Amino acid sequence: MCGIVGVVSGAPVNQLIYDALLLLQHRGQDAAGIVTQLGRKFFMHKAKGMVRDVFRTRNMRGLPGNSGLGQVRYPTAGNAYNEEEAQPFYVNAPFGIVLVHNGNLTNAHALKAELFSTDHRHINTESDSEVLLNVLAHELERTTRGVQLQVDDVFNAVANVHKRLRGSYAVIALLAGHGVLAFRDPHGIRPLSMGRGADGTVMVASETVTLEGTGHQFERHVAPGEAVFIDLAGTVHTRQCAQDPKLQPCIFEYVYLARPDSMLDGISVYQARLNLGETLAKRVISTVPPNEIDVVIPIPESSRPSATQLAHLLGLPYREAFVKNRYVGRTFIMPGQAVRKKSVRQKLNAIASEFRGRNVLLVDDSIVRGTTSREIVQMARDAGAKKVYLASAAPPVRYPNVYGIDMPTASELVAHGRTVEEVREIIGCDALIYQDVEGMKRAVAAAQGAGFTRLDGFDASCFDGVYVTGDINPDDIAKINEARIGQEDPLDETSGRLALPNAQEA
Ligand SMILES: O=P(O)(O)OC[C@H]1O[C@H](OP(=O)(O)OP(=O)(O)O)[C@H](O)[C@@H]1O
Ligand SMILES: NC(=O)CC[C@H](N)C(=O)O
Ligand SMILES: [Mg+2]
Repeated sequence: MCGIVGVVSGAPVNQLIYDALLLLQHRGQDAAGIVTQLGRKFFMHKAKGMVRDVFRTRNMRGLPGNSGLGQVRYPTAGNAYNEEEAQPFYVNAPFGIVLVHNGNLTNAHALKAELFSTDHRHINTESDSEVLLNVLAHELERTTRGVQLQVDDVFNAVANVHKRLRGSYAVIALLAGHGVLAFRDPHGIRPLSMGRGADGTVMVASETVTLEGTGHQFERHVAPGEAVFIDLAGTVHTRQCAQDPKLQPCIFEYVYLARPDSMLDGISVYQARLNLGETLAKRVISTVPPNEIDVVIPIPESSRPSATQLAHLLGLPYREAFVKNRYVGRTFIMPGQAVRKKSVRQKLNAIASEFRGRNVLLVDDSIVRGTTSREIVQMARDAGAKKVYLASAAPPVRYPNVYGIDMPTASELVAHGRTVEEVREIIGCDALIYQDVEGMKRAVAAAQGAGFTRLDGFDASCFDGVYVTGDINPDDIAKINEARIGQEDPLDETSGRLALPNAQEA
């Protein structure tokens, strides 16, 4: 998952896109980029790092114009340390296109070969998003009939793009001199919503928090398979471009990825997390009698809503006994296991008095590699806890994710091929309680609210091994894994310097 935003306005958009990217920072910490358009000319600045580090005043001054787009990147193809894989990507023909992408193509490998041999296009990075841009460019070239681009040409091109791409993609592209195009894969795996400002500015963004936080009124979610074209006058054109669209959004967005104050496809992330806490509470009762638990402690940040609800239902005190260093980013989306492991200790510290002599129930939203839980259980013991129980608001993560979450290999997942008891032993807690898959799906689906129109199910592949695009085989997973090259930064490994994504270059 990455964060993407696109804007058409009657006023300069550089600051607006910057502000939007700050509100999407939790979706990607490794690189950030903005493109604006003045006349037919694009202005781009992109680099590795967090939004605040990438954009200095001088960079902002170099981004004029009333339309543009931006992205924060969490790599799932290629490598976090490659500056040239930062987005947006650019091609000069037809018209001039820049593109940002959230998701992951599962047939990038085959498409790359096809682009070279059939379409005679050159791909210069390992990023699947560059492949996607070139497929779109090729299809736009084919569908544009006259000298001038028509809206129908754009939609016909997207319909062809859907036929060629596999995997997940929420996309925003800027077509030079024409407008902003946004579309979503036919399963709607990654989120995309749109809204409007009082001045007529139209914004498309990964999460509704971005719209709200920049003063835009949420209008609706982009439907799976749908394309939206906003011309430079701000008129919105839409068309369903997929043949059999189904809404099966990634359930991990609700569990961990998205901000709790966002609505994704009309489902409240916050309410989903409360509901997950509620169903988890029932499972806790059947494993550990509540009178054997003295206190419920969340593992900040993402587990808080689930943990509060769970504590409330069990009638137990809720204590924020792990303090989070707010200057350390999210651990899970950092590239490389060594960096992740080190940053758990840098990020969280225990208040010993809340642990000493007590039986504690720690609650996390999910256990993926087990990096956080192993450290945190040990920290609770070091702080003097008598018994340490651990509950996860999500079921065991047992299968690789191929749709834009960086866990392409089964072997790195602590629960892959292991029983709950075996995982408990590895993590070192006295009891381990997991959510079950059906309970999770019901809890999230029950959080429907404003903007909800339909739901055909969820992509819960990392929990149940069912891939909604239906075409994932071990060979694809191996290729996606190969594409995810060089995750560890050797410099950080040997130097031992603080390897936070926003660490300044020496
Ligand atoms: O089992 P693991 O591989 O450690 O992954 C799971 C952990 O990673 C995430 O936290 P993260 O620190 O990324 O973000 P948060 O502050 O939003 O909870 C998630 O909330 C879990 O705590
Ligand atoms: N997480 C994502 O959405 C990643 C986008 C794209 N696959 C990349 O690696 O840059
Ligand atoms: Mg966490």
